[in-house]
Amino acid sequence: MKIELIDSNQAAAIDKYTIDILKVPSLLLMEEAAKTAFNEIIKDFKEKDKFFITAAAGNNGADALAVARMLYLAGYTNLDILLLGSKFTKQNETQQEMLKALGLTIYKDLEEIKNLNKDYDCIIDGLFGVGLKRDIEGKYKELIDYINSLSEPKPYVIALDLPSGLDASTSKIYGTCIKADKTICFGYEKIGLYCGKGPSYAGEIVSTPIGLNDSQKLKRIAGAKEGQSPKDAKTPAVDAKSPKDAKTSAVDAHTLAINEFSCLQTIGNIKAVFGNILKDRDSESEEIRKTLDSRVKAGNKGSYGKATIIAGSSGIGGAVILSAKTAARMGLGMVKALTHFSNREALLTSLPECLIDVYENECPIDTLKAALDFADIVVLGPGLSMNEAATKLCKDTLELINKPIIIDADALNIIARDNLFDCLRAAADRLEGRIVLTPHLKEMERLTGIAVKDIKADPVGVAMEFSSKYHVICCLKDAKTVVTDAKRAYINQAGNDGMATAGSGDVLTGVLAGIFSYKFSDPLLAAITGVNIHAVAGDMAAKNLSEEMMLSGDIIKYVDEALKER
Ligand SMILES: NC(=O)C1=CN([C@@H]2O[C@H](COP(=O)(O)OP(=O)(O)OC[C@H]3O[C@@H](n4cnc5c(N)ncnc54)[C@H](OP(=O)(O)O)[C@@H]3O)[C@@H](O)[C@H]2O)[C@@H](O)CC1
Ligand SMILES: Nc1ncnc2c1ncn2[C@@H]1O[C@H](COP(=O)(O)OP(=O)(O)O)[C@@H](O)[C@H]1O
Ligand SMILES: [K+]
Repeated sequence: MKIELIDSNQAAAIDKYTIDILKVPSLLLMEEAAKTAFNEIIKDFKEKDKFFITAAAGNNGADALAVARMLYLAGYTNLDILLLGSKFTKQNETQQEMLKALGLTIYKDLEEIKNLNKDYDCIIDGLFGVGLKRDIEGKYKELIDYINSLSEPKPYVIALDLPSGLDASTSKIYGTCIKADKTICFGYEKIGLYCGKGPSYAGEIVSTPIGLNDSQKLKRIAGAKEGQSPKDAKTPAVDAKSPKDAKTSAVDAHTLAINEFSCLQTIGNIKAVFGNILKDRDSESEEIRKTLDSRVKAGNKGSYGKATIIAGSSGIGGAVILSAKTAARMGLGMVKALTHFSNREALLTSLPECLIDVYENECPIDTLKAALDFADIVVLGPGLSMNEAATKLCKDTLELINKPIIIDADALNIIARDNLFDCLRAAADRLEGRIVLTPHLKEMERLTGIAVKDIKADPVGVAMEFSSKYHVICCLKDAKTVVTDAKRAYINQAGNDGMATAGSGDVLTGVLAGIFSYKFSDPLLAAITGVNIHAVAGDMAAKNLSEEMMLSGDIIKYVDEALKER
């Protein structure tokens, strides 16, 4: 399954569009959001359960107050409400008035809640949603840290829209963040929930449709159809009291429609990918299946693609074996390894089917040229080391390469250390997008100069910027790997901790080599398919062997099964 993700600007623009153009009153939208949250909450709790509801001054807080009212009216009367802040939104003030009219107390100080000395069954987090833009300090931080510290009995924590402290667009943590057991997300789901540290704060994510959360419908209503220019966006009808007002309102509405247009155009460009992408029923997965199914039946070993794996060094022998073995298991007709001579024996023993070219001190250019000519797809980097021979091999390959290439590990480190970015960019331009870089976070730090913690705070943004700068497909590897060609991004959700074991990345290069041997018209789809299949195979290995026991080599045993699940 794939879901479309949005950032905080898009969330605000969609709300604005719904309220200003489609004339849905804000309170009505909020009532809808609160009602869906309420319905989700009462599934797990009884009327006698004790609730602690937190709210701040914005509309996320207003949502929480509305949920409090609904719970109270439904008989969940054992609830305490804490409202922090002073510059309340109009909707927030209206929600407060409704609660006061019901005779409910609204506490303003955490100490008052502590003095009640209750063990809460459920805490509702309505402090901040998509409006959070700066570090959380003072009483807000104190409250969040207090909630996170509660244990024995630990209350169940439900965040409304986002766990407070998490940035909707990037997954940055603003100093502190609610550790939720469940997040009830309104309308479109937000990018930050699915990458970086987001998943570990969000807990289970439940999406509740409110207003317009179908991008096709939204684009249709906004007149923003695919391929249309913003100028063509339909100007919605506007109310006007005088001809002058009419003109101003029409201009405002049209400007708004155009602004929203650019926002709506980008919806769906960032997607979270769950489970096995091959099983989805959408047009992208149809295309992936069609491409994989196009493998001819009566071919010979030349028909099924040839890969050259440039990997391994005198000290590191396993990487080339793992990459080559995986490529062979992915159905490639022939796999050749170009490696240091010390790896020859081991490689032949574990993969007798492999063709092998070796070098001793330095790889002669003719040997490299022949290995590149042989291949339809090339892998460069696993276990290559960063010595002189590896550096020359890396530079020469970047200069010569004229077919799809997967660049990983030490090749990335050499590019970063020796500033080979011009060479990379030139290769990328020659290959028209069929160049894939697979850095993990540390390698990305070396490539970009951005510290790992900052990459982790915005993995999609960092990967997209890198991809745009060098015209490459970037697979930024982490627990939730981001795959992007700068215009679109996928965040892979499959995979498990058992894959955090030496060699898993080498296996990924072999999977990608296998996938790129098929004739994908869209290289980004090929890359996300490879990343996803690798993770699904990892999940199968973990299921059969346990996360602790599995080795990266075990993932190889399941790539074929993962591929066949379609
Ligand atoms: N529009 C609608 O009708 C609908 C909106 N919906 C809901 O609204 C949410 C968005 O609401 P929002 O835009 O009001 O922003 P929100 O997340 O409440 O945060 C802003 C508030 O927090 C404050 N604040 C921020 N940072 C802070 C900090 N570090 N430390 C302290 N304070 C800080 C900030 O204060 P200020 O910066 O103004 O001083 C302001 O008061 C959205 O996630 C969804 O839940 C749904 O009900 C659907 C209908
Ligand atoms: N916790 C995790 N959940 C899902 N996938 C993971 C997790 N940890 C690692 N992986 C995956 O395992 C692979 C590790 O690659 P890498 O760090 O290059 O390992 P190595 O260099 O040892 O081969 C990546 O594809 C990454 O996405
Ligand atoms: K929240």
